[in-house]
Amino acid sequence: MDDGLVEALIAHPPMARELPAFDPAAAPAEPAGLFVEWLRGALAAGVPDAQVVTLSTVDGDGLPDARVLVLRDVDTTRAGWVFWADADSPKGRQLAGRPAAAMTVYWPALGRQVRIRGEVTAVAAPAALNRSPGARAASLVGRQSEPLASAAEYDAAFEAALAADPALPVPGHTVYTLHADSVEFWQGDPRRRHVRLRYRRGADGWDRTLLWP
Ligand SMILES: Cc1cc2nc3c(=O)[nH]c(=O)nc-3n(C[C@H](O)[C@H](O)[C@H](O)COP(=O)(O)O)c2cc1C
Repeated sequence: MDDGLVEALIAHPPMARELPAFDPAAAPAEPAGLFVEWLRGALAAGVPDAQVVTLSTVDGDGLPDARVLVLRDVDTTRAGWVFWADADSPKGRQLAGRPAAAMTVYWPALGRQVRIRGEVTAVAAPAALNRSPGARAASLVGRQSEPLASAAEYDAAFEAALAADPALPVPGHTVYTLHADSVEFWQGDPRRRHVRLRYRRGADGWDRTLLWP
């Protein structure tokens, strides 16, 4: 137990500020457009790293795993959430074994959470994918999440990768798309009158349901 932690948390309650209203009756018929509207709202409100999301996967033992990564695009026509990762990383191997995931994002300034679940597809990233030299070098180094003996070992590998021909594709670098079956929008309220709206993919489009908060 950490002395005073409970009191410090109570002194800083979450969502104790004015938050936007969300009228589910005015929500669009499909979720991806609403997600983009909320994401743009978070960017406009100055939420730092508003495109950083949590991706949860399942490992070979059926146990959950999660990490944050950068959301790269949203396909509003087919309700696809796009991210990039190394196929040879733990998450890449987990997605190969069980190609399904949950994505979660919370934008504190707006008190808004979105939860997305569905199947995941993968295609090898083209060499021309728009990336900074540093990001490209970090991917080329590879071995993500393996134990590292020293910082110097990484620095040497990173410098060598920076010198590599940028026209060559990065092995393992992969564009993943999470195809949503379910998307839930959660609007927090400082008085705890939260609003939840869940979209589920049905045979003829999206079903919308209000959920008890
Ligand atoms: C702000 C932030 C952005 C990140 N973006 C990515 C990303 O776009 N792709 C990625 O593979 N890892 C990204 N990471 C690193 C992951 O969180 C994770 O540490 C790494 O991918 C290894 O995960 P794994 O062992 O589950 O495969 C990011 C981390 C942070 C803190």
